[in-house]
Amino acid sequence: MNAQKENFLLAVEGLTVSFDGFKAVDDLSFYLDPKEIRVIIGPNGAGKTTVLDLICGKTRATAGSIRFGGKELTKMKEHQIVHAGVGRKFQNPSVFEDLTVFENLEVSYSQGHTVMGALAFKRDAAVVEAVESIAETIFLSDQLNEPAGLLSHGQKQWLEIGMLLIQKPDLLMLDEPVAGMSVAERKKTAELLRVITRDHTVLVIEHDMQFVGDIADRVTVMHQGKVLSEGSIEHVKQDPKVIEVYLGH
Ligand SMILES: Nc1ncnc2c1ncn2[C@@H]1O[C@H](COP(=O)(O)OP(=O)(O)OP(=O)(O)O)[C@@H](O)[C@H]1O
Repeated sequence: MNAQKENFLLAVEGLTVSFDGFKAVDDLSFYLDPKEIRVIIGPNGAGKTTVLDLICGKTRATAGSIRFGGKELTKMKEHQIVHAGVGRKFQNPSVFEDLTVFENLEVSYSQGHTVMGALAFKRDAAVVEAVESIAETIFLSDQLNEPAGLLSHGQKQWLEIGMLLIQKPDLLMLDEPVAGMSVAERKKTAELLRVITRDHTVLVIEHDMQFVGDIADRVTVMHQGKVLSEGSIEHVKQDPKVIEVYLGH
């Protein structure tokens, strides 16, 4: 194995999954650098969501490897992968509507930490500090005591990102984070992702090309389970193969 490849945060190599003989992901390889923000784009059915399902252990690979910080994820269970530092947000927000913003973040914090009774007081102070800091990052400082059910769709998306962030994952995976958001909310989400990548690597699936251009370091274009093109947004936008199967439609 190429020694240089050990510097990647995530190395996906030869990844394949067959559903009844249909290869949804087919010999796929890509590499993420630490603190990079990568966007996967591609037509419907290209296999984008399945890639995230494979990385987080929801779907088992038929072949190939996913190495993350020296660990082989294809052999691990979902909760072990979360514990190893991979956070995944699905397309629809799944916050606890009856709990306040504070409580939603608090619950997530406790999931990411070992509870030690003897340190209860210190832990409480640490929780409050972590919750307040994350709330500020996700633009929800003024809503801390509101039930999450009263938030706008966009604010719920941010809260769910915050619920992942508070568990301090090294890799954050987001499936269409700006779907259903207003233009103003999309701009703020781009801002949020730029702040997040100071400390985390982010892998995003997105269709909104304006948003992709605003956030991506590099773009991977998928088609029929394979990488069709990869590079800067300018590079992939001008690639005739990408125009033919995706952008030209
Ligand atoms: N569990 C499964 N069993 C059978 N087929 C599946 C399964 N999961 C995904 N597929 C198929 O694999 C293909 C890729 O699906 P996937 O959802 O990954 O595409 P996508 O690129 O995310 O598309 P979209 O942009 O529409 O979300 C599709 O044809 C889908 O029907």
